[in-house]
Amino acid sequence: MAQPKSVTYRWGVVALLFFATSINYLDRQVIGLLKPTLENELHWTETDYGHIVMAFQAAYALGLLAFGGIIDKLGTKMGYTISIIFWSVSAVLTAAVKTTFGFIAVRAALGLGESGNFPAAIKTVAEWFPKRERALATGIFNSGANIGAVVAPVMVPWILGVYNWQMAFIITGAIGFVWLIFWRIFYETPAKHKKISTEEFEFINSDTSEAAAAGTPETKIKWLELFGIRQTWAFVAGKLLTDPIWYFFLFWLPSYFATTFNLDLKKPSLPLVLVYTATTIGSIGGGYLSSWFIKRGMPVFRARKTAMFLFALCVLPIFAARYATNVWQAVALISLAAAAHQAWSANIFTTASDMFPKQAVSSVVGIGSMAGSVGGIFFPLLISYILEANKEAGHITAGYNIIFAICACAYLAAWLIMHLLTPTMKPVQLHGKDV
Ligand SMILES: O=C[C@H](O)[C@@H](O)[C@@H](O)[C@H](O)C(=O)O
Repeated sequence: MAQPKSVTYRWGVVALLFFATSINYLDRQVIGLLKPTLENELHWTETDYGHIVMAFQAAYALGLLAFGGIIDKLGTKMGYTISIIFWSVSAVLTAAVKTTFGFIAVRAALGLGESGNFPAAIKTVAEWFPKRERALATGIFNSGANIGAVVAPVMVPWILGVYNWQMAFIITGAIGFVWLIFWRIFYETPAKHKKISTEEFEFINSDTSEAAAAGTPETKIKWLELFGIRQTWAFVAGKLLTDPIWYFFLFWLPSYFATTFNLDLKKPSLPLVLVYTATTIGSIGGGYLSSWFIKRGMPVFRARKTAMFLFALCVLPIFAARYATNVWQAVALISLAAAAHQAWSANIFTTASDMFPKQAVSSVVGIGSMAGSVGGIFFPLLISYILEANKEAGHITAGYNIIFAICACAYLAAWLIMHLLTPTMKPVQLHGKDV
């Protein structure tokens, strides 16, 4: 079916998802930038800070498991509303906290609330886009994560200079409520949306023949039974092995550049800006590629797998970062790998709605992302072990080289496991009964 010519609402919906994801990452990053200030004012030790970070991560992981199912039950409009109110209230409340325990509690609440974002966003994309456009839509909104990560280091020092750390939490946290107004006014699922043209509605549903084969919208899915399906495990394995690498890029690159190339982190840092800008291009380009393959007639599963395989290959050169003789060579290799992660991510997220009917998408994304977050809790333990050991031996850079080697292989390993579990990413059949 041809693209509808009239006003298209679905790209407006993607813009909403993009901003929600940017705000989500902005709210996560604020605390890291305030660390030195808060250490001074509240006399935190490294361990206190470690506990606060862990509280967020653990609650985020647990929340993903719960929120996925909740969003599938309540729908995207209500699910997103609850999630963003929860996380924005928690972010704002951080300003009122005075003890380490208080920080642990509000950061855990933030993690719980924030965990609704990706399951809700991926389900929204599945509701608003036919399969051939979904990866591109996902790539666009997913790039909001990088925007949040780039805006935070600019915005937080500015607020800190003009006001104080409390205002940094209040202002960034309150942005979520502004977003919520737009969401409540403009968002509805396509079936309930009053302004959407018949042309666009038909276009969105132009691949419902596949969806119909997978079950009627009324078909109930038992959450626990998702664990008995291979496709769930394929998604879980893919996220488990690759999300931790993303968290490594987010949280360790600054100190890698500082220790290996003497980068001064107190100044705005061009290498980091370049890496995160590359991830934006990766996310959108990665989603575009598989959508392009599908438009050229490739079956959906082959398009995703081909794209994911190519992106897994693009991570391999990071292995050569050990031979980099100047910072820009390292920036080039790491940017390629980080961009490839986001390109991979736009596609792996989309495989959930390729394989599962819309009413199970949030649950599956929640389960897989939970695995990724748990990996994101344990991988840093391995990273610090490797770095400590090498630091003692006087060559911390050698430690980073080992970690880069792990990054290089993770995506190909994930691809292979996903391939073995579900070679054709066969859509899960419901046949009008529970999975
Ligand atoms: O942009 C984000 C990354 O691609 C993805 O790996 C993460 O979004 C992760 O699933 C999360 O929940 O934060």
